[in-house]
Amino acid sequence: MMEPDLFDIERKALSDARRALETQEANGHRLGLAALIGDYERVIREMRRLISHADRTERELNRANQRLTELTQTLDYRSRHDGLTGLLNRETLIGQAETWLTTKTLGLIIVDIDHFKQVNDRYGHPIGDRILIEVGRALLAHAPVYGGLCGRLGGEEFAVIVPAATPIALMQCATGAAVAIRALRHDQHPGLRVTASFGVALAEPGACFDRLYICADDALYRAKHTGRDRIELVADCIGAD
Ligand SMILES: Nc1nc2c(ncn2[C@@H]2O[C@H](COP(=O)(O)OP(=O)(O)OP(=O)(O)O)[C@@H](O)[C@H]2O)c(=O)[nH]1
Repeated sequence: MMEPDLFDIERKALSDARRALETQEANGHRLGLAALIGDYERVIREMRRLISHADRTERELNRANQRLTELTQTLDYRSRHDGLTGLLNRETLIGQAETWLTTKTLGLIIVDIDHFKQVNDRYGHPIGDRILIEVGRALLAHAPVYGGLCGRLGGEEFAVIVPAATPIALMQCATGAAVAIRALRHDQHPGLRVTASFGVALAEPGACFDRLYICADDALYRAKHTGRDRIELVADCIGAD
């Protein structure tokens, strides 16, 4: 036997009520029962209104939920990336470097654009920003080839981290990026030339990341002070403490 649906029950209840009304009409009680039927119909109308309101609310909640998920993803992306270049930001890159270094040999390349202040002063900040984006792209074109990640440490300073790296692979990666940076050109400023200096160092699994960073930074300092547009490699691999 089929289950009666909601409307069958309503219809039966109303026809019962109407029959009772006719019986009561004969007995002079019409008004009381008619009011009851009216109430019943109002309750049904209200139920329908509430159901459609609940459907609308559910759809709105689903939309709000979807928007919240998108916002969370956007916030998560922004918290991990540099707003200008789209590369990983300093915290994310260093966090990943520290994680890798617990179990793997890690190569670190610090890249600093040469005389970047002059680029800003001569060509303006928006062109400086353009150069930062293009240097980021040049690094991004090379780091993944060696299984590395790149990020912007801040200002005109970038870094590439390469797990399980060898000195040869690190030097190849840095050389490829240096060539790409040297080749950058700007249509409106044909005289604009960009170079960068590189400090490269390698550490054994379990070594302290801060020591690796200091060594690569020292190498960068030497590259800057021996003429710029150069790559300086720290010869010894930094050992675990
Ligand atoms: N356009 C632009 N400039 C920036 C940004 N962040 C930092 N800078 C500029 O980068 C320049 C860095 O200058 P310095 O630290 O003197 O270094 P440099 O001129 O590159 O000189 P060397 O590193 O010694 O070769 C400063 O002029 C900063 O204003 C940025 O997001 N956009």
